[in-house]
Amino acid sequence: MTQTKKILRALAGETLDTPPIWMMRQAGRYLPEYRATRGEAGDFLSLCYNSALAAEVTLQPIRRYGFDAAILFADILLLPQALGADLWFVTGEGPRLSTIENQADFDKLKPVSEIHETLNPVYETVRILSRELPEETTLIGFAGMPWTVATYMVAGRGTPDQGPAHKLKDENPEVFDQIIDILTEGTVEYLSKQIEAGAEVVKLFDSWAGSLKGADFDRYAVEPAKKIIAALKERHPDTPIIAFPRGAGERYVGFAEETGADCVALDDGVTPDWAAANVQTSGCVQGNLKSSHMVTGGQDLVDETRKIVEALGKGPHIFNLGHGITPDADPENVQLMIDTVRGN
Ligand SMILES: Cc1c2[nH]c(c1CCC(=O)O)Cc1[nH]c(c(CCC(=O)O)c1C)Cc1[nH]c(c(CCC(=O)O)c1C)Cc1[nH]c(c(C)c1CCC(=O)O)C2
Repeated sequence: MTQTKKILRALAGETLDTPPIWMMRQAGRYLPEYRATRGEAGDFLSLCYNSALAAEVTLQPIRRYGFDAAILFADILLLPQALGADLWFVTGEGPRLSTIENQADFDKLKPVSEIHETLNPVYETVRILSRELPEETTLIGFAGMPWTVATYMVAGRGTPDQGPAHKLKDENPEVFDQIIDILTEGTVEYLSKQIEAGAEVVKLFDSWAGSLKGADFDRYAVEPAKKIIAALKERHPDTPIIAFPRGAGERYVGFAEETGADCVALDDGVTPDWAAANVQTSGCVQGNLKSSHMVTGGQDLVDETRKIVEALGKGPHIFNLGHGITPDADPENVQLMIDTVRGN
C-alpha cells in the first residue's frame, strides 16, 4: 500500500523534501494547556488513566503546532504498575516504586495475562485518538525497554548511574533475568494491544541503554529488542518500529539490522554527519536536536536545526529532539524549530 502520511513514508525508507517532525514529550509541562488539563485530572497518574483527558493532552501539541505525529500520552512505568509494583510520583522529584531486591520480591508480581486489567484505559486513549486525530497525523504508541524499566523496578526510583540494577544483574542474575523476561513478554502484549487499538507506529524507549557496556549491551539492550521486535513483526508485520537506545554511541552502528527496528532514534551525543555516514546507511533515523535549544532559542537553534536537516536530508529522516523537551522550554522556540525545518 502506498503511504500518504509523511512519517510512514520516512519509516518505509523514503527520502522526503522536508522531514516530518514531532517531539519527544511534546505533551508536557512547558505547555500552559497541558498544565491546565493535568490540574483538572488531579495528578500525573490520574491523567494517564483518564482516557478522555489523556487523549486531550495528546491532541494539544497537534492543534498548536501541527506536528506530523502524535505520541500516546502515558508512561513507561505503567507496565510495572500493571504487573503489581506500587507506583507514585513525587512532585518535583520523579517516580517512586516498590523495589525488587530478591526472588521473594519478584514472586509478588502478577502474571503478564493480568496487565490489561490495569492498562485498558490506555488502549481506550488510543481508540479515541485514532478517531480524533487529523488524517495526516500518525499515531505513535510506545513502551519502555526491559533494561530501562528494570532500572526503576529494582531501585524504586530514577538513579544517576542505574547502580542498583547493575548490582542485581551482576550479583543475582537469576532474579534479574526473570525481571527482564517478564518485561519482554509484557511489552509484547502491551504494544500488541496498542496496535490493535489503532497505534500506527510503536517506539521502544531504552533511555538508560548507554550504561550497558560490551556484552551487557548485547544481552540487555540488543537481545530484548530483537525478541520484542520479532514477536511484534510476527503479529503486526505492517507496523513500523522505532528503537531508541539512548546513549548507545558507537553501538548505534548496526543497531537497526541487529534488532530488526525500522528506525533508530538518535540522542544528541552523536553528530548528524556521523549518523548520516554510519547509521542512516541502514535506513530511517530520527533526531537529534539538543533539547536545551527549546529553552535558549535564537540563532543557535536555527543553525543547529538547519545542520541536522542538511546532514540527514539525503536519506530517510524524521526530525526530533535528542531527548524529551523540558518544562522550562519556551513554546515559541518550538514554533521557531518547526518553521526552520519546514522552511517557512
Ligand atoms: C524514563 C522515562 C519515563 N517515562 C518515559 C521515559 C522514557 C523517555 C525518557 O527518557 O524521557 C516516557 C514518557 N513519559 C511521558 C511520555 C508521553 C509521551 C510524550 O509526550 O513523549 C513518554 C513517551 C509522559 C511524562 N512522564 C512524566 C511526565 C511529567 C509528569 C508531570 O506532568 O508532572 C510526562 C509528561 C514523568 C516521568 N516519567 C518518567 C520519569 C523519570 C518522570 C519524571 C521526570 C519528569 O518529571 O520529567 C519515566
